Order: sequence, then C-alpha cells, then structure tokens
Amino acid sequence: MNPRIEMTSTSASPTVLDRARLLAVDSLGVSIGGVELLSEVSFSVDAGEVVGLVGESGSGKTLTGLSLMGLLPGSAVVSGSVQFQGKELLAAEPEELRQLRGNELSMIFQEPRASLHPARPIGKQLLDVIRAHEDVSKDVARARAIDLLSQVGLPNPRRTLDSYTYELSGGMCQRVMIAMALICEPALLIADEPTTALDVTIQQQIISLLRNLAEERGISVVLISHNLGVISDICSRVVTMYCGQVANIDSTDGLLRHPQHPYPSALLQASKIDLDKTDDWVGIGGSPANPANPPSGCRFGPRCAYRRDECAAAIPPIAIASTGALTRCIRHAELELVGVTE
Ligand SMILES: Nc1ncnc2c1ncn2[C@@H]1O[C@H](COP(=O)(O)OP(=O)(O)OP(=O)(O)O)[C@@H](O)[C@H]1O
Repeated sequence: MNPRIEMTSTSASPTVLDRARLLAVDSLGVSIGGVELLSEVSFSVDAGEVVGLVGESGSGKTLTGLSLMGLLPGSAVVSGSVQFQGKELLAAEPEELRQLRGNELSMIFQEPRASLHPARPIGKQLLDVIRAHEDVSKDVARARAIDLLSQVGLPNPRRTLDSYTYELSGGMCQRVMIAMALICEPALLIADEPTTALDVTIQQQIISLLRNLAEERGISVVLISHNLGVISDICSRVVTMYCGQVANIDSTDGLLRHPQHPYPSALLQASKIDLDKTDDWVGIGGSPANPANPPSGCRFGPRCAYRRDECAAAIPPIAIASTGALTRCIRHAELELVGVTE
C-alpha cells in the first residue's frame, strides 16, 4: 500500500523553479496512525549544495528524508509538495518513484551493515545493482564495481568484491553503501546519520568523501546529523527541526555565530561546540515535545528561556530575520541570542 496523498491547494500550484534549484519541499505534512508527525516542513536544496538537517531525536529528520525518497510506510498520509527537478514527487506513480530512486535519488543510512546482505559477497551485491540499472555484461559490471569502490577510497577494491560484510569495518561498509548509491549517479544523496556508528577518524573520512562528491561531481546532499561538528564541516545551510516542524533555516555560519531561534541557540550553548572538533549536541533541559500531543503555539515554548504568553497563542509563522535566516520565533528581532562563543 502506498501512502495516501492529500494535495493542498497552495502547494499544488505550479512553482517557477530556479534553474539551480534541485529540490523544493513546500508545507510537507506526514501523519501516521492519526498523529501529525511532520507539519509545514518547507526547505530547498540547490544543485551541488550540501544542506544539513538537524534536531534532537524524534524531531522528524528521518521521516523527512524518507518522504523525499517516497519510502514512507503505506499507512502514512502525506500532504504538501515535494518538487524534485521540477517534478512533483508526491503525485508520482510508484513505478516513476522507483525509477527516480534508481537513478536520481539515493539514500544511505546509519547502519551500513544492516543495508547489506550478510551472506552474499559485496561484489555480487554491487553487480546485481549495476546490472539492474545498466544492460552490461558481468565483466563490464565487475570493472565498474571495482572503479566505484576505488572512487570511494577502498584501498583494495578487488579483494573487497570477494569480501562479506563481517570481514569489513563499519567505515568500509559505509563506503560500499556510498559506492552503491553512486551506481546511478544520483543528483541528490540523502545521508541519514552516515557517520554516527563510526569512530571519529573514520567519520571525518566519510564526511570528506561526501564533500568531494558534492564539490567534484555536483551531487547535492541532504545530511541528517546530530553532530554539529560534522554539519559545520560540510554543510552550507542548516535546517533545524523541532517536533515535526522546521524551527529555523540559516547559513551554517549564521546559525553558529548569530542564531535567530532560541532552540538552536540553546543547543549550541549546551554543546560547548568546538568547531575544530566533531562534538555532538549534548542536549538541553527538558524533554522534546511529543508530536502526538504538541504544546499550543510555539512547540519549543515550554523549554524556551525567552517564552512569553503570546508564544502559546498560535504556531509562529516562519519569518525572515534581518540576517536572512528563516525563523519560527515571534521574538527573534528583539532577542540577542548567543551562538558559538570563540
Ligand atoms: N512508522 C512510524 N509510525 C509511527 N510513528 C513514527 C514512525 N516513524 C517515525 N515515527 C515517529 O515520528 C517522529 C519523528 O521520527 P523520526 O525518526 O523522523 O525522528 P528523527 O528526528 O529522525 O530522530 P532520530 O534522530 O532519533 O532518528 C517520532 O516521534 C517517531 O516516534
């Protein structure tokens, strides 16, 4: 069963897309089991751009990624608009989506081992995918697999082809997954916590691999991560999510130095981030709001040090701050929020 699509009248209207704009998400909403897990999610990604998607656990990052891939559970009810290369994905037929996933869109996940078959050599798995996409002989596919594995920096691609996942480290498995994602030469790669399961040195190698893919091959990346060090290393813009909504969108530099929303500011303060290291957000006081029972008005309100009564009156609309950031805070103009202190 495919997710049910409810097109909203505003978002279904044609949008003139910038030539460089690859993805435009407009008022995306996702409900599962009657609970609105994503609402009013809007952001865009340009060609060759690396955009970070950050927020605490349960804020809706993975659901957003899965929505872009058309991989939501069949029980999901989806609304809004997701335009990719000018095409409305939410109205696409399942076969069309499968084609797009096979060619233009790829996603990699936190646990690369879980995405690979434990009892089949890596080479066979790669060859299967290559030959599903390209009508080529086994020998040509094998040569392509070796080339892909060396492109992602695996030192001995021939040996890797004959290896099983248990013989490879987590970092090597993630490189194999990235190689697999590159088979179709995607325009957009969604990387969901791709380094979380890896140790710090390997994290940095995978991140520089993703950066090279964006810089040298023009592949756009949506990087989902808890790790602000990783985000600041590679992303030009950051979408901060809270309780199924976008709280803030800013350039990475703007977010780190002059945040325009109390939520990312609090996260930055709590993390005591050192931009030269890959520190995690350590979390802030209180528990994240539950999308099944969200607070009225601003969803971050109950945890916000700057809360006023009017914050609970209505969900704040997204406003443009003087810095150019987009923020869902009615008080942004009067607050002097602190980012990373140097
Ligand atoms: N299939 C599902 N059915 C019901 N609820 C779901 C489903 N998938 C996700 N959720 C809920 O949707 C919300 C957002 O989940 P999501 O996985 O997108 O968060 P996240 O920001 O990616 O968190 P994490 O960093 O822990 O992966 C959570 O409250 C989660 O429990």
